[in-house]
Amino acid sequence: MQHVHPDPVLKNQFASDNYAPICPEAMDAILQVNSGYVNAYGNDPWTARACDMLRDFFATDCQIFFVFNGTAANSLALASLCQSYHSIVCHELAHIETDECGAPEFFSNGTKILLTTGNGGKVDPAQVEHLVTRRSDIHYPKPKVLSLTQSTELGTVYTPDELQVLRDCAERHELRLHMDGARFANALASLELSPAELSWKAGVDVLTFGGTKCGMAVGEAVIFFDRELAAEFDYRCKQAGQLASKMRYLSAPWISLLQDGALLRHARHANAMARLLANELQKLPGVEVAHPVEANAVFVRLPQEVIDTLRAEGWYFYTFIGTGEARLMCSWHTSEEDVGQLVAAVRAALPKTG
Ligand SMILES: Cc1ncc(COP(=O)(O)O)c(C=O)c1O
Ligand SMILES: C[C@H](O)[C@H](N)C(=O)O
Repeated sequence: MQHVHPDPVLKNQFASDNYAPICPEAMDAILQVNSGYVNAYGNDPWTARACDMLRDFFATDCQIFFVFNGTAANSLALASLCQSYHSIVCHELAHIETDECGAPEFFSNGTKILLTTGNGGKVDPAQVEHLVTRRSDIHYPKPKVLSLTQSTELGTVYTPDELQVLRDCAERHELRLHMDGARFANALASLELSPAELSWKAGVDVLTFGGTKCGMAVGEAVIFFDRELAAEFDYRCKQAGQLASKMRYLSAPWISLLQDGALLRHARHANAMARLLANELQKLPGVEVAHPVEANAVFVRLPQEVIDTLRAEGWYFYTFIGTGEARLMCSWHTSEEDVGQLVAAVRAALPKTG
C-alpha cells in the first residue's frame, strides 16, 4: 500500500507505548475473525469468549465491557461509582486529572476531583485520610472514590502492602476503589503477582485494563469486580458513543493475547527494555534517572542542551508528564537496538568533559 506520507514510520521514538504498531497476535486475531457476518454490538461469540477468558484470568465472576480508549474507560467507570455531588480522590499526576481533558468530571456530571501528592506518583495514604476526614459538612463534596493508577504515570508500581493500606483506608471511609490499569499488564509483569491479587483481592471495585498498551489497536476492558456497580453500564457506554458495533475487532485481540501468554510476555519485554535503558543511561555523567523503573517507563533528568540536541536529531519523547523530566516509554515493540541507539545519542549529546 502506498504510504499516505513519504515515510510515516518514526525511527527514534520513545514518546509513548501508544506509538507502537499492533502486535502480531492482535493482528492475527483480527484477520482470523474477519470472515462473514456476526451479531453486532458485542453479541458475537468472540466477545463472549474474551469475557470468559478475562473471568478465568482474574479467577472471579467479574463483568467486562470493551470501550475504545482509556479515557472513556476511566471516565465511564468513575461515573458508575459515584454521584455528581461526590468527589474522587487521586494523585495530582493521575491521568484522570492531567490528561483526560475533564472527561471524568464531564461523564460524572460534575464530580469533583480532589488531589493528593505522594512519592513516585503514588497517593500518600495520610493525605487520602486527610482529604476524606477534613470535613463532613454539607458544603464539602463527599469523597466516594479513591482512584489509583497501576502502574503509575511515573512508571512505578503499588506494592501489595501499599495497596492493603489504601484498601483499609477506603473501607474505613466507604470509598470505592477504581484502578486505572492502562498499564496493568506492566504492573503484573513487574510484581509477578496474580491478576486476582493485584485487583479484586486488593479491594479493587473496577479496573480499566489497557489493551492498547499491550499491543492492540484499540480496546480497553472495563472490569467490574462488584457486579452491582456494573448495572446499566452498557447504556452508559452507548450514550457516550463507546459501544462498538463491530465489537469482535475489539474483543478478539484479547483472546489471542490471553490464550498463549502474549499479554504478559509483551509487558515483560517492555519492562525489560526500560530497565536496560535506565541501567545504561545512569552510567552517563550528568544523566539522572528520576524515579524507580518498575514498569516500562524511564524518567530521566537531562541537561536542556541534550534535550534540544536529541529533538533536533529527531528523537521523540515527552517532557510534560511528571515533574519536567524526559519520559522514555518502552513498548512490546522496543528493541535492544533501539535502546542502544538512544543511549549512544544521549552520550554523544552530552557536553564533552576534559
Ligand atoms: C495512565 C494512563 N491512563 C489512561 C490512559 C488512556 O488514555 P487514552 O484515552 O489515550 O487511551 C493513558 C494513555 O496512555 C495513560 O497513560
Ligand atoms: C500522556 C498521554 O495521554 C498518554 N496517556 C501516554 O501516556 O502517552
